[in-house]
Amino acid sequence: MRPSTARDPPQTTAPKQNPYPAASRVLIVLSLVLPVALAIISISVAPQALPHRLQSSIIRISQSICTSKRVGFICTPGYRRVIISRTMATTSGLPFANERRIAELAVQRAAILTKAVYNSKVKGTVQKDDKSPVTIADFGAQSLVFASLYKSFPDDNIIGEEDSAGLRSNKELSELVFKVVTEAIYSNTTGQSSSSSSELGDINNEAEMLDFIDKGSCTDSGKGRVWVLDPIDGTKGFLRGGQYAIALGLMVDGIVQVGVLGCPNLGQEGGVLLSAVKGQGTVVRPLSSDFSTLPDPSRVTMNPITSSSDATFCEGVESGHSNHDIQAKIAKGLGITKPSVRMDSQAKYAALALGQAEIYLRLPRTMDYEENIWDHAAGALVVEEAGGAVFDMYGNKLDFTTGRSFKKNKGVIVMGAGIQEEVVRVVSEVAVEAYGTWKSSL
Ligand SMILES: Nc1ncnc2c1ncn2[C@@H]1O[C@H](COP(=O)(O)O)[C@@H](O)[C@H]1OP(=O)(O)O
Repeated sequence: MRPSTARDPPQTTAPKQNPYPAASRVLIVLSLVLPVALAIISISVAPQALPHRLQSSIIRISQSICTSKRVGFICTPGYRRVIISRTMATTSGLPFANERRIAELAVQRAAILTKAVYNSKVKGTVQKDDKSPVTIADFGAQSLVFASLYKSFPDDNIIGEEDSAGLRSNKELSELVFKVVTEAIYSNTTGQSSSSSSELGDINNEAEMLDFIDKGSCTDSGKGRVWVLDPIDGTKGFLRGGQYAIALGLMVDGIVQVGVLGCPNLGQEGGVLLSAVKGQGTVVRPLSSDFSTLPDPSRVTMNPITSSSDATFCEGVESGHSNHDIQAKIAKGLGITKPSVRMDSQAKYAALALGQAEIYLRLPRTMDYEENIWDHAAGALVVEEAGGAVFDMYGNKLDFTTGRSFKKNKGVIVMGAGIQEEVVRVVSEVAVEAYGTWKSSL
């Protein structure tokens, strides 16, 4: 062995062995960096390739950052709006984004028509076979919405409340409907006459209008893509000067995926337009009187109450449409002391989503009445996506697969998530006591 010299390096202890070999270290770094890099690339390049839930979360997070009192103060309101609409635009590849937009525009154009008739003396009211009223606005709105759906989604099926039989046997009424339809297609707040038809579909003559009205005769609600429309929900409210709604939903295999409610007499001057997509939340915007633009949206969530006794409860105005006595008994059982808010149409669903009430009760007058699916499809999704829950009076989920009306449900109850258990329990107890148990024959 060579003796050590002054030039030899000093003796040190042996260097510590790194517990991770080089290959493992590369793997660890990659496993930390890669997901982040991939997420950034996917969000900016191909958001539509992200899983549905992740896309929704991105929208939710960015919206809540922008609207949060703690963080949102760093942006001006204008900049916040830009961030929200950019996130929405970046994620416009979200499922049903196009369906939602076309449905919103179609309902908005129909609302322009219904508002014109609402403000006019001539409403062309006639009675249907079931003795309920229908007006030129019901027919006109249905034809406009169906023209829009046909233009963008020609292969989809449609269920609509009205048909054209009453118009085909009444030429004068039919001409009146075509007049308001034409005015709505050419209405424009900018003062210039321009047609809304390029994207939303045109109606060139009366015969075409009647054919569009009849496109809503589908009877099978459980298979494939089916749109569901109530062109004026709450026609009695519309005629009385109360609330009414244009309600449009899209179901896929019997599950409501898109819901849009136009409520011209709710909230602000000119009304509000609410829309929801399953798993993506509910938003509200003003109803524009310009058919081509959708004003900026804001997210809505129901009031987070945890005790039913704090709830404001709402019900229909018409005592023939739901049992006010039994509903009052339920409210008492829940400890509610405030009087009910009475309101026509699916505007009640909208009011709950907007935090104006927390419970909506609709118990039948007689057990033979079957609720029509167009009276609930859009509203139910709007409430569920705002954080609420919808059941029948026995606590069952609504089943939209049974054709044009509910065959497996009786009555409808709507509430916030925090009071769901209590409301379902009290309503079911009262329902069994008042109506007995009920089993669908299906
Ligand atoms: N006997 C009834 N029970 C429950 N709802 C009814 C009854 N008759 C009509 N309706 C529906 O009530 C809806 C209005 O609800 P509200 O009273 O909450 O404003 C109308 O669209 C109408 O449905 P439709 O016109 O589809 O037959």
